[in-house]
Amino acid sequence: MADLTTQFLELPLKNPLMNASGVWCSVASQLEALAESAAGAMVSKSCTLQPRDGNPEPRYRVINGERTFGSINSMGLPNEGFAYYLRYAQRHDYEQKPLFMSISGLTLDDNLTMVDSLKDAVIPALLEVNLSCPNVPGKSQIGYDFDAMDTLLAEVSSGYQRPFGVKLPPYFDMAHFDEAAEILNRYPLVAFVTCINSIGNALVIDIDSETTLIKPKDGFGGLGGDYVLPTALANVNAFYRRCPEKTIIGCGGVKSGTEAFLHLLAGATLVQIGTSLYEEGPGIFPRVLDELAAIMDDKGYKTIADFRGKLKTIA
Ligand SMILES: O=C1NC(=O)NC(C(=O)O)N1
Repeated sequence: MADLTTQFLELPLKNPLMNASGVWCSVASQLEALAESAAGAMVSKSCTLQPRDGNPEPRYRVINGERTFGSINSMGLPNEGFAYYLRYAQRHDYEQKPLFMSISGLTLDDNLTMVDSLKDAVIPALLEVNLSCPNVPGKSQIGYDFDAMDTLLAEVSSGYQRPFGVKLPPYFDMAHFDEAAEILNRYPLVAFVTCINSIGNALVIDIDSETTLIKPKDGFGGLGGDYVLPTALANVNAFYRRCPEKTIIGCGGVKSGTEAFLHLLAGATLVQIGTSLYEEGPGIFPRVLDELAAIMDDKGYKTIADFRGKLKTIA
């Protein structure tokens, strides 16, 4: 039987699966359900310094044809505010599983204020700085502004003085992979990179009503699910190749053991589940783990180390 245990920054984990930030992690009851679930780790909703209502509804929709192809969302960072998630992080049982805390400050100062408070809290929560929310009207994604990303990483590194990670938007150009990786590699405290956030500003239209599916931003929102898997795998592998000192967390298009296996093969150490977790709930974790173990058994892999990052290319 395949061994699904793994490590993340020397932390032992029961398995490589976790939620994607924003899904099943906005309030304490959801966080407690994740803590009790079969997930190997978990992350809280990207928070802002103050609580936010987020964008008007409808702001999340699955995209269905003869089956569900994915999701579109423009939540707009609805969250209970940093202090709420810090309080949860202070009572989390870290022996049960690692907890990541995601922050997405509306300004550099807000990010630095949250980073300082998290540092002063002296808890083993892992910091994931979200550089890629596409849904706050009027705010562009820091991950697409390389100067702003450089400045933020410099400021967080000097303020936090401990290993942390970043949640990146998808990139679609080799020069952008190169430039983003070159910036990340200047910051040794950036210990992990989570690829990808949703593919921003897609537009899904209902043909019967001739109307957008979601309300905010004239229907423009972040795409998740099957649609984003090839882009997610490309970003995982691009940063795996370019940032050998850093750990990659894969996110995007995971709905079964197959996609989890592909993310690991492409170089991910952990694998996050978003859209499918939103639709299926935390019961997805044991299902995907069983499917992953079956694939490993079929292929004769005993541990994740036997195949992780060993994607073959055609000579
Ligand atoms: O970073 C984010 N990515 C998304 O796709 N949606 C959420 C949000 O809108 O809050 N944030």
